[in-house]
Amino acid sequence: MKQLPEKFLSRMEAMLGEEFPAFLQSYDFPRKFGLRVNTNKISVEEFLKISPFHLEPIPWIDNGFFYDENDRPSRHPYYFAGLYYLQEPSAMTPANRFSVNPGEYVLDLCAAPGGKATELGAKLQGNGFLVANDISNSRAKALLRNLELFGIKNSMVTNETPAKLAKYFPEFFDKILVDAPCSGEGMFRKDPDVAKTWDETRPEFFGKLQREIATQAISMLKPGGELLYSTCTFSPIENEGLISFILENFPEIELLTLDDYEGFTKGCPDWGNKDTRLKKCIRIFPHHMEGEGHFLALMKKNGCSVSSRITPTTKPDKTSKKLLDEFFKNMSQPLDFNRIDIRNENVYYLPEADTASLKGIKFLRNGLFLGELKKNRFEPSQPFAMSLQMEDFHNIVNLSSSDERAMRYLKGETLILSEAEAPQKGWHLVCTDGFPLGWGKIVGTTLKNKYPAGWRLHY
Ligand SMILES: C[S@@+](CC[C@H](N)C(=O)[O-])C[C@H]1O[C@@H](n2cnc3c(N)ncnc32)[C@H](O)[C@@H]1O
Repeated sequence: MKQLPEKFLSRMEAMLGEEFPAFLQSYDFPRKFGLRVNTNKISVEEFLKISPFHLEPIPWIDNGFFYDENDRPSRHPYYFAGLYYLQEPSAMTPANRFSVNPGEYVLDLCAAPGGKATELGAKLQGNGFLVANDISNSRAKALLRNLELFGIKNSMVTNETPAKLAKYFPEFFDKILVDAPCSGEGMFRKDPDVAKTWDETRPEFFGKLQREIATQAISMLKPGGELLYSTCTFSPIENEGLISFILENFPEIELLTLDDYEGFTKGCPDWGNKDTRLKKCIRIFPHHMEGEGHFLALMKKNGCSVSSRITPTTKPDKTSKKLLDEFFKNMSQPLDFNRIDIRNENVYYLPEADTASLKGIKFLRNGLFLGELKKNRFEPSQPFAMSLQMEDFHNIVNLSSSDERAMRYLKGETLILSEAEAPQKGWHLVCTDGFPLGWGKIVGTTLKNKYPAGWRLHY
């Protein structure tokens, strides 16, 4: 059995009573690996037709599958086409159970590295606005990369404290996910190092932090909006205790019922302030289902909804417009020039939301980075390629995922094409089995590789 902190075990024994032996035994079972299909790019049915992996449905997640670790899906071209995210199965639950609809304004307040933000973004299907925030700059960079890989274009990645964000977004969002920093007790099996750094003061420390974060989140939620709070820990103070704090201090907040699954366990009122409404929370225990420990609570802010909608942004000048037109004539869908924003030669496609008043906020990205204006030309970006469907661009090089050139492209190599594959010169969208991987430029029958250095494979 894995080495687990004694004080953690004695508290769990007191919490679980006769279930404790089964809970302990679950640490002898291997962890499960999960793959979640990016429905922003492909339907589950279509993905299953082309998937080369051994997959088994995760029964409580409609687009989630257990995979066999030996299949190594992180090394397949489809991973680089952003067709899926690899995520521990329980960790898929909060974004899965959160009803997010196209057109809504959504905040993921503690979002890095993006396991849940990628799913929330996929649910928006290109309509609405996702703000994905993390307080850590290095983690926010990983978050940006994952959202780019997923092709989420209507998003903003910020690197702020919740208090600062709250100043900019009062009662702004329809949906807010707080996947809170926590003592991580649910991750001891998946990641034994978390157990090594745990001590009994951690739940108290995180409980205080979570109360601050939740308070700011509630202030950013529109009346009528919904808040989903989740952790990957078992400690009462960070779960039912935190929800008790919210119910006691924010009378406008109501607890809602989450879509059930037979393996879920109801929240326990005795682990909070004894309010029976706490039964609406969900606990995931590893001895009841094939996933690590988690906690979820869905809440609604009562009151009337106010609108906070769109205003136009700055427009490109004549020269830039000409260069952009030159490139975008190869797109099947015209761009909305009202949403183009140019900063220091960098061209962005802004989300359909009023972000004009956000001066002073620290963000890594606002909207989709389309590319750079160079002297006499426009160079498209990698995130732009990832946001496209193959049909969106006229000039295509489509390589089979079993063609060794697909992996060579991902390593940054120049490729030689047949004449039939290279009827046109210039910018081409390089795809694998119809899914964009990045850009290349054809000269004769040579494909110059434009896959960015920082994205390339090194094995
Ligand atoms: C549980 S992790 C989030 C995981 C992420 N939602 C996912 O699914 O990939 C919690 C995150 O909260 C961030 N964090 C820590 N303190 C914070 C604070 N005071 N405000 C906002 N975020 C914070 C951490 O940097 C960390 O990335």
